[in-house]
Amino acid sequence: MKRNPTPVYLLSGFLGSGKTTLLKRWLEAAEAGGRKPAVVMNELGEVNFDGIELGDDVRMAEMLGGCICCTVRGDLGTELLKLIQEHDPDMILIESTGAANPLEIIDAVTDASMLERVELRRIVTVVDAGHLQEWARKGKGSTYRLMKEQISCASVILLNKTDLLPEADTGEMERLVREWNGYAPIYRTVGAEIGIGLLEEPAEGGSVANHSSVLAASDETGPSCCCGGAAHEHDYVHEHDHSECSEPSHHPEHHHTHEHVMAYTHYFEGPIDSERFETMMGRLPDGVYRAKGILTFTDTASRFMFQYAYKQLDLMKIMPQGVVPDVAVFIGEHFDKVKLELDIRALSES
Ligand SMILES: Nc1nc2c(ncn2[C@@H]2O[C@H](COP(=O)(O)OP(=O)(O)OP(=O)(O)O)[C@@H](O)[C@H]2O)c(=O)[nH]1
Repeated sequence: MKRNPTPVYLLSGFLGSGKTTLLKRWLEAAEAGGRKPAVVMNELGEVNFDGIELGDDVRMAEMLGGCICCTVRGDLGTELLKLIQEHDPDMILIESTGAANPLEIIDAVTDASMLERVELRRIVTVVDAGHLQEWARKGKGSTYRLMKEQISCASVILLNKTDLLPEADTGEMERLVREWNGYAPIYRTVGAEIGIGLLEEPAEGGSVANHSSVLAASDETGPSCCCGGAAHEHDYVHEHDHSECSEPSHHPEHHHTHEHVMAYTHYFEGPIDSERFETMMGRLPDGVYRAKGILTFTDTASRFMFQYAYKQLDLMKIMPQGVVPDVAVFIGEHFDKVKLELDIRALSES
C-alpha cells in the first residue's frame, strides 16, 4: 500500500535563538496529542547536548560534527528515510545547527528522490530579538546575512527572547523582520512559548515542497548563499559559492573576507570549581556567542548542564543516562581557541 509522505518541519534560527526550547514544547504537544514524532538533530560539535536533554525515549537521528546544510548535507535524506523505515513516525522535526542556511536544507528535503516519502510542511525560524538588533546595528557580516536568510526563508517566525528587550525595540525588530519576509506570520515569544497548532496549520499555498515562493522571498532580500563547507576540523567557513548565485554583485565582500563560525570542543579531565567557571564564562570574548556542556563541580555532588547564549549563562542539574563525559562546546567567530583552552585548563589547577 502506498503511504502518504511523512510531514517534515524544519526548525531554523541562529545559534542560541531558542530552537531546542521550541523543539521540546513541540514534542510534548505532539506526544500529548497521541502522535508519534521523530527528530533529526544536527550539531556543529561532536556531542549532542540537546539530545541528552530530550532523553532516551525520543526517536532520533543525530548528525554531529558538521553542518546539515553543507558538510553533512548528503546524509540528511538517508537519515530521514531510516527514521521512517525504523519508526514510522507521524511527523519529523529537523533541528538544524544555528549556522545552517535553510535553503540548502530545503533543497535536500525536496530532492526528487524524497518527494514520495517526505513533505516539507513548514520552515519555522526562531529569532533572538536582542541578537538580531545587535547585528542589525552593524548591518553587515556573514552572521547578519545568514540571519536575514533564515528569516526570509521562513514560513513562520518566532521573535523570541522578547523578555530581554524593551517593547519599543521589539517593535523595531518586528518591523525589520517583516521587511525581510513579507508573508510569514510573526509571533513574539518568551521561551518559544506558542500554541503548537499555529505552527502546524497548513501554510497558505500548501507545503514548502514547491518552494519557489521561498526562493523568491529570499531573492528580494539579497544574498542567498553564505554558508560553505568545512575548512578543516571544526572550522565552518562562510564562503560564497559562485555556482549557486545568480548575482555576484550581491556579495561584494566575498573576495576579501572569509568569516568563520567555529566550534571548540573541550573534554574535562575532572571536576572544576563552580565560581571560577562562572567568572571565566563572564569574561568570554565577544566572539564566543554560544556554548553548552556538561560539568561536574568540585563543590557539589550533582552534575550540571550549562547553556550560554550571548552573555546569558544558565545552569541546571542533570542526571544523564549512561556514560556521558564532562565536555563543553564553544561556538563563535574569530575567537582564540588556544587562549580559551588555556583558560579552561586553568579551572582545574589548584
Ligand atoms: N531570556 C530568555 N532565554 C531564553 C528564551 N528562550 C530560550 N532561552 C534560553 O536561551 C538558551 C539557548 O536556547 P536553545 O533553545 O538551546 O537555543 P538553540 O537555538 O537550540 O541553540 P543552538 O542549538 O545552539 O543553536 C537556553 O539557555 C534557553 O533557556 C527566552 O525567550 N528568553
